[in-house]
Amino acid sequence: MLKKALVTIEDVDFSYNGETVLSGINLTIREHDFIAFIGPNGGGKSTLIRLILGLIKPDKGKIRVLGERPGRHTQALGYVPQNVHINNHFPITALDVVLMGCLGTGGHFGQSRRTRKECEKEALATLERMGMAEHARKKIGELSGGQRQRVFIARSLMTRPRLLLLDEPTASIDSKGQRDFLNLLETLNKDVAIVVVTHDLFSVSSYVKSVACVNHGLHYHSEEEIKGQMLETMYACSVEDVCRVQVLTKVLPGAGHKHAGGDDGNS
Ligand SMILES: Nc1ncnc2c1ncn2[C@@H]1O[C@H](COP(=O)(O)OP(=O)(O)OP(=O)(O)O)[C@@H](O)[C@H]1O
Repeated sequence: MLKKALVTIEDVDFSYNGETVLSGINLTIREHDFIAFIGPNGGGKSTLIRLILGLIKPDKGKIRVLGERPGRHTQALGYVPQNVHINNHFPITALDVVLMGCLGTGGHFGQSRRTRKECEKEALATLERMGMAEHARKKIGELSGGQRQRVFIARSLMTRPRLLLLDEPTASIDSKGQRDFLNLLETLNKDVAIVVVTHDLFSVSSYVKSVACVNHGLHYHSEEEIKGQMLETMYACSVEDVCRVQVLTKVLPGAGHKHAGGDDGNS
């Protein structure tokens, strides 16, 4: 049986100042999905994330988040942007950053209906879940790029989202750190659907369940295709410059011609 749809995108076009960036986009993100958005620079990956968040509106087509217009269910979506700039000298601890995720629009801790004490308990538990318990009281500027990334994800988890949107979360992490981080995401994925924007399909391919190649249009590859039949369609959407096709040939043998789509609404 198909899992519940969290986000549906139907025939969406989007342009900045009259310049088309995305065209004819169809995608359904379901509970427990773990999708990689891949594609070349400027292909429209971050724009697609912004559309899902409701930060920008499509020129044409329909987007629904839990059945409603984007922006209605802000708590259901956890978002960590591509570059989180933070002043290294700002006197704020990792725990303080995570606690910010508890702040509701109706006042301090109001929307979440949790007291500060309850929030602090949950923030500490979330940091522990992210392998960051020992760093909770450290200043955010004292943490490494990878550790900070975990703190920002912990913050986004404080609203108990159904879907996490992570824009290039592994960009500043070394390969060992990336594996640990992806293992962590795999664990989180038991409770929350995840979209991860990445240029490194090779690193994520054994973790994600499907791949959406975003290059003005969108090609969707299901779990079965990642295991064997996606190279041809990857060439079709011109991502060979960002995907290590030589390496993928070894990891993902048996490239074929099948395009995904059909009954799950993705194409
Ligand atoms: N605010 C903006 N105003 C005008 N054009 C924009 C804006 N943001 C992005 N663009 C353009 O839209 C296109 C898609 O950008 P987007 O950031 O979505 O791509 P991306 O796939 O995330 O790229 P990258 O992999 O380099 O991060 C690019 O041509 C970019 O220059």
